[in-house]
Amino acid sequence: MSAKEKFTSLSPAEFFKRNPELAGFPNPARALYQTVRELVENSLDATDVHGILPNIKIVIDLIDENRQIYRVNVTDNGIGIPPHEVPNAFGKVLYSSKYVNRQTRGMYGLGVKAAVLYSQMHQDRPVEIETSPINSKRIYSFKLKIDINKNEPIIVERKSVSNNNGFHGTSVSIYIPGDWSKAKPRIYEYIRRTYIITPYAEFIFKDPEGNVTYYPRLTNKIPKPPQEVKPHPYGVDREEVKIMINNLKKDYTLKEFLINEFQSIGETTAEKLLELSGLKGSKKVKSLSEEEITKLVEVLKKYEDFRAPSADSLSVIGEDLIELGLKKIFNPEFVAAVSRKPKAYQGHPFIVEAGIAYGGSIPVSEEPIVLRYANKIPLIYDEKSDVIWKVVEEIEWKRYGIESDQYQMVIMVHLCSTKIPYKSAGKESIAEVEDIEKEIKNTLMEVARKLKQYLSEKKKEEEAKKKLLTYLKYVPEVSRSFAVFLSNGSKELISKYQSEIEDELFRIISKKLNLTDIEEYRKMYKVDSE
Ligand SMILES: Nc1ncnc2c1ncn2[C@@H]1O[C@H](COP(=O)(O)OP(=O)(O)OP(=O)(O)O)[C@@H](O)[C@H]1O
Repeated sequence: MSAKEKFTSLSPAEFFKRNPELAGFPNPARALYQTVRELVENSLDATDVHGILPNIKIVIDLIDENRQIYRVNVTDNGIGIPPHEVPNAFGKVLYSSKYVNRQTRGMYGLGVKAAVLYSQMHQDRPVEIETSPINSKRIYSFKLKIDINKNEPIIVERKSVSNNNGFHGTSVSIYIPGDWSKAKPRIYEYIRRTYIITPYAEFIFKDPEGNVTYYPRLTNKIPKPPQEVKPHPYGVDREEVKIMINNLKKDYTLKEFLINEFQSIGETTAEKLLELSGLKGSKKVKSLSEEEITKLVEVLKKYEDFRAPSADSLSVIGEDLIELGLKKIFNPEFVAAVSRKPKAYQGHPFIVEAGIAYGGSIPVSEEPIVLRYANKIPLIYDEKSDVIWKVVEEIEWKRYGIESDQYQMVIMVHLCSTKIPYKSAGKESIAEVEDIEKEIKNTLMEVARKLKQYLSEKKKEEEAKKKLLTYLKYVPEVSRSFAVFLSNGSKELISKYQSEIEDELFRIISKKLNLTDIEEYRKMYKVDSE
C-alpha cells in the first residue's frame, strides 16, 4: 500500500463545477429553479437598487426535448453592464460588483457563473448576453463560456449594434438541463413571492408550456435605494484592515485612516482609540507592523462607545408596501406590518420587517404559511432549517388570539442586512445568529399584537351582535305594545302603528348591526298583528 498522496489545487470554477450542490444546483429540477432565481435577482439588483422601476421578462423554452434542455432568458430595464466587464461578470467565478458595503441581493459573485458551469457540464451552447448601459450608443452582445481550469472567460462571439431606441438593460440566456414538471411549482411560487416583496415591479413570465402570466406593477413607489457606506469598526478583522490599507490611494497617517476610512470615527473618537492602542496617530498607516495592526483591531473590537452602524446602506420595503403585496396576493380579512429600527450584529447593520395576513381567502392549513425573505429575495427551499421558521414555531400564537389549531394566516418576515448570514451559497436559509433571532422575535411579537387587537375587537363586536340579535325577537312584541298604547283602542290604527314602529326598529337595528339580510330576520320574527 502506498502512503503517498498527490496534492493539487483547484480553481474556484473547478471547485464549484465539482460541487454544484453548494451553489444550489444538485439536480435538473433545482438547477432550473436556481437559474431563474439568479437571473431575476441580478435583474432586480440592476434596477431597484438604482432607483429604476423594474420591468422583468422571464421566458423558459424547452429547446431540446430528448435531452430536456431548457433555455432560460431574463430581460431587464436595468443599468446594463459595461462591455469590458461582461466577460468576467459571466465567466469568472467570484467576480462581482456587489462586494461593497451596501444591501444587494447578490453577495458572492457566484450565482450566474454557477448556472453557466452547470450549463457547460451538460450541453455545449454558450451563455448569451445582450446589454446596453444607460446612455450607451450601442447594444453589446456576447457568447461566453468559462475556462474551468483557469477560471477565466472564453469569448466565443462578441458583437455590437447601434442602440437606436435608447434601450438600457440586460438580457441573458442560459441553456440548462431541467425538469420542468418538478420545478414548475417552485418557480411559480418564487415569482409570486418575489412579486409580493417588489410590488413596484412588473413581471411577465412565459413558461415552457406556453402559458403567459402578467404581474402588473401595483405601485410606482420604490423603496429608497441603499447607499454604499464605509465599514463600521466592529465589522472588520485584521485581514480586512490590511486589505483596506493595501488598497489605499492616499498616503494617510493612522489617524487620517481611522477618520476617513471608517464610519462612526471622528476626531475625538480617533484620539481615544489611539490612546487605548498606544499607537502614534502620526505614523503612516502603510508602515504599520503586523503586531500594530493586531493591536489596532483589538481596540476597534473592544471600544464600546461607537455609534451603531449606519442604516443608509439598507433598503427596507416598508410597512405600506408589505401590506399592499400581502393584500393583493392573499385577499385577507386583516393585514398588518411592522418595519423596525436598525440594529447591528458583529458590526453589520440589519433591519427586520414583518407582516401578517389573516383570514379572508387564505387557505386553512395545519401550519401558518411562512414567507421568508432576505434582502428582498424569497427563500423557498430548506424552510424548516431557517431561523425565521424556528422563531415562528416558538411563538405561542394562542396568546395572540389564534384559538384554533388550524391556521388561516400568512406570516412574512424580511431581513435586510449588508451581510445576511446564509447557511450556504445557494441562499435558501438563514443561520441562527442570536441578535437577529431576537429581533425577528420582537418584530413578530409587535405585528402579532396588532392581530391580537383586531381579533379581540372582532370578538367583542361579534358578541355584541349576538346580543342585539336576541333583541330582534322582541321587536314585534314591543311594537305591538306601543301601537296599542298609541292607538286608543282603534284596530286599524294598531296595525298601522305596529308596522310603522316595527319598520323603524328593524331599520335602526339593521343599521347598527350592519345586517344585510334583515328581511330574513323579519320573516323569522313576524307575528300576526291581528
Ligand atoms: N442583469 C444584470 N444587470 C446588470 N449587471 C449584471 C446583471 N447580471 C449580472 N450582472 C453583473 O454580474 C455580476 C456577477 O453576477 P453573479 O450572479 O455571478 O454574482 P452576484 O450577483 O454579484 O452575487 P451572488 O453570487 O450572490 O448572486 C454582478 O455582480 C453584476 O455586476
